[in-house]
Amino acid sequence: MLGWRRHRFVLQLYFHIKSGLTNSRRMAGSSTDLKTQMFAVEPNSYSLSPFYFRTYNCGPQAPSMTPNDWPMLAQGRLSFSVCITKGHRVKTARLHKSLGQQLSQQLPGSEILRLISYRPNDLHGSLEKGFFIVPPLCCLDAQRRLCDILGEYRQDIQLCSYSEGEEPGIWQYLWEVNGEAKEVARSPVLRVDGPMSSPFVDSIKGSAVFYSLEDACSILKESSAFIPEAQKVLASVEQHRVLERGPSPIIVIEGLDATGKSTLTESLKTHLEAELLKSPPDSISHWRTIFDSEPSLIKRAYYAVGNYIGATEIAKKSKTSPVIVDRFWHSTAAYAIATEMGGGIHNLPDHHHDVYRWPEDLLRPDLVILLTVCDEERIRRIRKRGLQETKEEKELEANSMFRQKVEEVYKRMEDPSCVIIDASPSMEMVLQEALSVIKKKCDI
Ligand SMILES: Nc1ncnc2c1ncn2[C@@H]1O[C@H](COP(=O)(O)OP(=O)(O)O)[C@@H](O)[C@H]1O
Ligand SMILES: Nc1ccn([C@@H]2O[C@H](COP(=O)(O)OP(=O)(O)O)[C@@H](O)[C@H]2O)c(=O)n1
Repeated sequence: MLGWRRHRFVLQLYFHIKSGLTNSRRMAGSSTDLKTQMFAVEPNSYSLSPFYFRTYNCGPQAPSMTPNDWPMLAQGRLSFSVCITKGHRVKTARLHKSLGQQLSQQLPGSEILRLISYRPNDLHGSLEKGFFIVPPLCCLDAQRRLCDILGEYRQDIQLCSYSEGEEPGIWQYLWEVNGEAKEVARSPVLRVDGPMSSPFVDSIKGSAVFYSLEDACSILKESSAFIPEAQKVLASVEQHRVLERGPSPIIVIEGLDATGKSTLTESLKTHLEAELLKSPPDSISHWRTIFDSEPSLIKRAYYAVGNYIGATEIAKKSKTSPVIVDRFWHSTAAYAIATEMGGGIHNLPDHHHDVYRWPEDLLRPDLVILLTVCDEERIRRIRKRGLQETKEEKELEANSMFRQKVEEVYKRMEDPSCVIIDASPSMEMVLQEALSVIKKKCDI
């Protein structure tokens, strides 16, 4: 137990290390050429920022790092990176998910951190996802255990270890995993400052948030070989031709689980004699559990496409009556961005970043209302309702920071942005407030 606490402390130290300490060494690293392979690791803690490192060729000016720069390697310790090498993106995403699950199950006590490797001049072309693994101090056979797990993935992974070398500095050792691990290359590594534009943000565009129907459909097409339901969802897109919308207002109600969306949408339906629709629509919502268990690439593509399928029905109904929609694009984007971006709120893309924009080809509602309630009240409502929660909703309940991140992303969404309503008062008061906002913003 003591060892584990100490290990966490060392790891925190590693993330917190002040740039002043390493400035002279980092200077050499900050002239990173754009073709260099960079590594970025996301800490598990919400208060910390990602750290970056790269390999370099030895030379007379080569700076040398010590465990003061990488304190997690103090006392002769080892850490590891495993990257899934680039390939068919759906297959790669599924491998990444199953490897992540195996690592957490079979290396108890290890820190399993998210890692990406990329070249700054070609982020999307070179991006590989993986894990940075820090075994506990007491685990002496970590490499052997890791190799046992990696055996079945050996064609698709790149395994590296990090430690102090015989020569000065911290070294990266590249291993070939084939029954047992064989060292095939080594190079010194250097911690560097993070780039201006976070590669984690850039990597979610097109892999967790899709800004066109075509992009999202292409993932489902590629998934069809593994998931028959993906083909059925695509067939549903084809049945739904995009229609011109009608003159009646389209109002979306958003918010975390149990903020009162269903309650409010039902009341609005009655008061406004409106049609009530939801996203994903009924025609594909019975496949949700299948897609929810897939990697985010596939799961988010399913929800994104669901919005487009739903949009056809919304457009059609708006010809004859107001339409109330229970969750739409903002939900799809907010949950995806909050899940994919590690760390706390400070790690989210800045306000006005283009990840918060509405897809050009998706029907735009006239008004989006975001319901908010404090954590305690929301959890009281979940317990009172007692319905089955999705895995993600359970995580939301357990993890207040994640909840805050989702809500913060909702608030940063633009064009249309959300009108926030405090949903803590009684149902009647929330309804009256919503009706007043609708009256002000929509022609009703
Ligand atoms: N304004 C409110 N005050 C108290 N309880 C509410 C209020 N609005 C909804 N509830 C209750 O909270 C629970 C969750 O509401 P629900 O409408 O199902 O939320 P959501 O659709 O956002 O998940 C339900 O049991 C509902 O009766
Ligand atoms: N338009 C939508 C709707 C839901 N979702 C996903 O579905 C989850 C919530 O759906 P839900 O049906 O459990 O929510 P409630 O309507 O129960 O509040 C979110 O966590 C999102 O991941 C989405 O991505 N896009």
